[in-house]
Amino acid sequence: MNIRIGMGFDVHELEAGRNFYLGGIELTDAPKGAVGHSDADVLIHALCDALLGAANLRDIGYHFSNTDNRWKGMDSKFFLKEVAQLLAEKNWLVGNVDCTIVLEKPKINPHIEAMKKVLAPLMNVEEDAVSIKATTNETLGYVGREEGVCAYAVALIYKGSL
Ligand SMILES: Nc1ccn([C@@H]2O[C@H](COP(=O)(O)O)[C@@H](O)[C@H]2O)c(=O)n1
Ligand SMILES: C[C@@]1(CO)OP(=O)(O)OP(=O)(O)OC[C@H]1O
Repeated sequence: MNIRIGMGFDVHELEAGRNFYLGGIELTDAPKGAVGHSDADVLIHALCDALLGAANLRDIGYHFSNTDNRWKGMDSKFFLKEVAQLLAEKNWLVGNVDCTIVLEKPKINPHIEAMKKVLAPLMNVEEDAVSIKATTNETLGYVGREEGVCAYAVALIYKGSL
């Protein structure tokens, strides 16, 4: 049996007057949105790095450079689908992923089911294999000051059967 794990982490700055894309959906109840070269979906970026790390395939910026105009404003769901394809080419299947978003506002709990519905098919897994959690940073640091959002992800991948 061939099983690997990987971890991912990403941070994006928050700015008023921007749309906030997170976990493959738009949060329309957010006071600020994330800034990046792409749509700045910090959860998907952390997930991509967890999956790539598990397969020892470098990281998201290695495959999709933030200086490449092709990815400017890109919907990050594209990156996750491509990452899943890179893994599939090496016969890796996704077992499960677990993520934590660190964000003061808005509350993420009401959005989690919608995120899982969007993300699971991009990784060719059931929704039950996608866990998403959230915590505030208790008003401390850049997240606490609502200057940024970050996300952590871990992924288990396997070849053959589990
Ligand atoms: N952006 C967030 C942050 C937190 N939650 C939920 O609230 C719970 C309490 O958060 P604390 O940071 O005070 O521990 C947390 O466990 C989440 O269930 C959220 O939905 N969205
Ligand atoms: C996604 C990419 C590429 O558009 O850019 P950003 O949206 O800036 O995101 P980040 O997580 O900083 O880096 C990864 C980049 O490859």
